[in-house]
Amino acid sequence: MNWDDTTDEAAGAAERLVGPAAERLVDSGADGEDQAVEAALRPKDLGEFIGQEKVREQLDLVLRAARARGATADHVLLSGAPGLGKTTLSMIIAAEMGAPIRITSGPAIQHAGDLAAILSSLQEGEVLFLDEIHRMSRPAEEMLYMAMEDFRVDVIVGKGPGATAIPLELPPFTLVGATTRAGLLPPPLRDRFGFTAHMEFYEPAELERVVHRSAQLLDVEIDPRGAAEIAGRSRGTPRIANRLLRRVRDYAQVKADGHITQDIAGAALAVYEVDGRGLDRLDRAVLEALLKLFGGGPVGLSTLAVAVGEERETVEEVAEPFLVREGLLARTPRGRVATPAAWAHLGLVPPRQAGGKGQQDLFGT
Ligand SMILES: Nc1ncnc2c1ncn2[C@@H]1O[C@H](COP(=O)(O)OP(=O)(O)OP(=O)(O)O)[C@@H](O)[C@H]1O
Repeated sequence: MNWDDTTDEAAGAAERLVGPAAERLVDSGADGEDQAVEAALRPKDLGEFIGQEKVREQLDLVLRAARARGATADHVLLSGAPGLGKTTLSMIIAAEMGAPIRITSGPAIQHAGDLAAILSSLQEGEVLFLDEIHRMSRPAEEMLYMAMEDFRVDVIVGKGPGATAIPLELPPFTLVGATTRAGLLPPPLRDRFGFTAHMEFYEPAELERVVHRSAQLLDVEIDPRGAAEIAGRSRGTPRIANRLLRRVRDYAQVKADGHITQDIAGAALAVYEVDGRGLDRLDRAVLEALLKLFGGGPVGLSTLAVAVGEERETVEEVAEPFLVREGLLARTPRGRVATPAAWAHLGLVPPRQAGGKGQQDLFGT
């Protein structure tokens, strides 16, 4: 049975969301506290950067070869979810090239003139980090094509028939573009990057190393099981691992002697309602509604959102991507459906399917 006929498409990025989603401990975007602490926790060179082996190996070759030629490195496009280390890598690229870095973002460049001002003030070899490059305005994007390829821009002076294009030579520079959605980049822009890397979510063992490294920098004592406990709840994302570590550190200081063990980490994260698999209150509310109110689905997105008292966009863009990635929820043409793993995770038993098309058909169980 279909509970409503809402069809849906995961559209729009979580970064646009305000309200509860932005305040979650397991949100992968950076909050004010993160920004302050992240500077201290960022790896400074490729050797310190944990995980992403292929990306590191390839980038190392690109940078070494450019250095050996005495040339500016090729333009680099980094794609991947928030908090996986794109900004960190761009800073490493600049450091490895011994070059300064300028940081800006797509939404900050609304007019071609904004971009022309930045480009014309770059020094030779400088790295320009353009975050959320998919959100740049169209005229700026077109100016960027020429700047990337020919190190030149045409500055338009005047309006209408009297307008003239004045060519402006630029020093060679390296553009590092970052995007959460490589598929949204127009092919002419994508094609102008000499090196493109997709950043994957991190394995638990890699996140353990992130936690140990950050704990050392923050002067926090942690044992291996404590680090594993935090890593396992960090949703494959170093930023979340670092944030959970800080909250567990608080708990360890207040409730114990400051040393983080597995029990302390588990108890601290229970206080913050982050469960053993990294699901928080919102994720579990969505799953619980799906299982307990709708028998595991299929149920339409709007109905599910009303049931948990959240906006449709919050459920779709904030909770669902992780639930889908974890194999707990499936988006089917007939609506949202819980997987057998979802029943197991919440310790519930799926109802017997009474003939017809039920979950057994959808999952072959
Ligand atoms: N490979 C890594 N090794 C160690 N720490 C890392 C790694 N990647 C990311 N981090 C840590 O995670 C934090 C977030 O990384 P960063 O800001 O580079 O992510 P991002 O992908 O640029 O996120 P956004 O898309 O939101 O800008 C940084 O403080 C950094 O310390």
